[in-house]
Amino acid sequence: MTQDEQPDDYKGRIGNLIRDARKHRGLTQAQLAERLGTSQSAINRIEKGHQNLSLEMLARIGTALDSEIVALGAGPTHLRVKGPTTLTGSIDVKTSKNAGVALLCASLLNRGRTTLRKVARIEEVNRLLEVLASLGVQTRWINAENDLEIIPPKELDLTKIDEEAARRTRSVIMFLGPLLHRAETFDLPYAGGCNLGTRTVEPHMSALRPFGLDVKATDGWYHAQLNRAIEPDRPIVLTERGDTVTENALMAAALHPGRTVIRNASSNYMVQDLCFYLQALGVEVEGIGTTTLTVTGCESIDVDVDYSPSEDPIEAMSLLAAAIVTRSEITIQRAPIEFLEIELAVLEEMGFHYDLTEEYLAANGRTRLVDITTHASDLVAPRDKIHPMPFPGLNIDNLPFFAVIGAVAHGTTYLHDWVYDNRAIYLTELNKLGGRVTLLDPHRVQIEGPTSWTGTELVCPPALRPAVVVLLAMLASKGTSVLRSTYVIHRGYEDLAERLSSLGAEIETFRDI
Ligand SMILES: CC(=O)N[C@H]1[C@@H](OP(=O)(O)OP(=O)(O)OC[C@H]2O[C@@H](n3ccc(=O)[nH]c3=O)[C@H](O)[C@@H]2O)O[C@H](CO)[C@@H](O)[C@@H]1O
Ligand SMILES: C=C(OP(=O)(O)O)C(=O)O
Repeated sequence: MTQDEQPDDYKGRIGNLIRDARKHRGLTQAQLAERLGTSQSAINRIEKGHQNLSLEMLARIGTALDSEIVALGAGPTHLRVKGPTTLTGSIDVKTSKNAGVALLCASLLNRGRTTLRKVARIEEVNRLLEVLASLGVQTRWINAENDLEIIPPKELDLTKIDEEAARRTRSVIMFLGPLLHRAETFDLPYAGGCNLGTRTVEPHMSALRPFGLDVKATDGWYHAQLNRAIEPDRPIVLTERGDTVTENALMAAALHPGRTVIRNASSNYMVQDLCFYLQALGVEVEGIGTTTLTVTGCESIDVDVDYSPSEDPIEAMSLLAAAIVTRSEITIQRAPIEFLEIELAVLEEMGFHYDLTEEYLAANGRTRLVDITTHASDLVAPRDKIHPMPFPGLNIDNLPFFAVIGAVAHGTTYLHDWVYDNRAIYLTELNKLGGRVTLLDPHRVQIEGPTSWTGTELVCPPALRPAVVVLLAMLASKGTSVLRSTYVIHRGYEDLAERLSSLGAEIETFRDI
């Protein structure tokens, strides 16, 4: 409670937070009431701020909604944003979350020491480090540059897996590929992560079955069983061109002596980084950047290897969106241009002005980078709907940024998020800041622009990109905004608030009490 706030206002704010958290979980008042053993009218009173709440009741509501409504000390962090802001200066794009997590999983293929350079220091990586530590893997940040050393033990202790950490990420599913070379049977907890609706695991199972892996899913666990007599005897055709499924197939193939052909493979940025790392381990990989990968695996891998994952195209897109929404001139350094070309082409059609430097190579010696300088531009809505596709399409994770960009453009923008059942809905949070976003169905969004943004207080949507989209709109909003419970942003971005502040944004991080 701030000093000049009346006690009743405070009840109203808590009521709003509870209502927002309930809606994020997709629950009706009656469903929440049932979880708490109370009546729907009591929930209605609570949400309207007409009810005194005990701390115990608040804690129970928090548990029922899987959201910390109030917390002491080490509770969730929140952001206070003062806007509108104009950003200036230069910022470096960090290495990608998705390569980071793939490489951490892939390090299990190597019995020697893996050193990964400039790894993004984000919560998703932290969770995987906890899981690795629980298996007996030694990991340590070796310097202030975020270089990370990984030394696996002779034998992994798969019975001691840190279940809580594992359940907080989806990336743990990428342990299947490397672990099938380490054990005859093992169990992994169901993968978690952002709340984006159901995400399939079947393509992973069918990609790994040719390596003798059989997985039964019961009681929240995948029970894996290996039959070493089974080996791939023909090309593995992925049923979906997914990124992590391609990575699982690659990791399984890396320790399968002989040639494995993977068709309908993703050629996306994190897959390319994984291929470059496998090559550094001595695995032969042909077809990098295409949808057919041919892998000649090794009997065993025991090398000390040093690899530098490349820069994150999704972070680069986030920074582009930050500049566009705030009408700022900034330079985004180290942007992986190959994975941003379609996004920039669409933005150019919308009237966005920018300059690019000559290309230069990332530290991995393979990925092409540029610096992008943005200019304040008057945008118009794109003529056609924006529709992501597996690479080389417009990146699936970049789609949400077009919601906030569409909101500042003149006209009507349509987005089609065919991939996730439960992501587009969070874009309607922009309406609380003055946006005019309509959910046409769970996958299609209509956005009217331009928008006159006004600051407000809201809880982070439980999905990484929509949460950042809301934060970016707050930078452009008049007055003070509060974004609560920002763990989901830290899952995928290192020090985003601090780095935006270094460009002139007024963002303060705080905790309750
Ligand atoms: C750690 C990591 O690298 N995560 C990325 C990876 O997750 P990941 O590889 O885990 O993505 P999923 O396998 O969950 O795919 C996302 C959704 O798209 C569907 N699907 C995917 C491919 C396809 O050809 N057809 C199809 O229908 C899947 O059924 C699923 O519902 O890819 C996603 C889609 O690019 C990105 O959002 C994630 O950031
Ligand atoms: C959906 C995303 O990632 P993950 O696969 O880690 O949930 C994302 O990065 O936007």
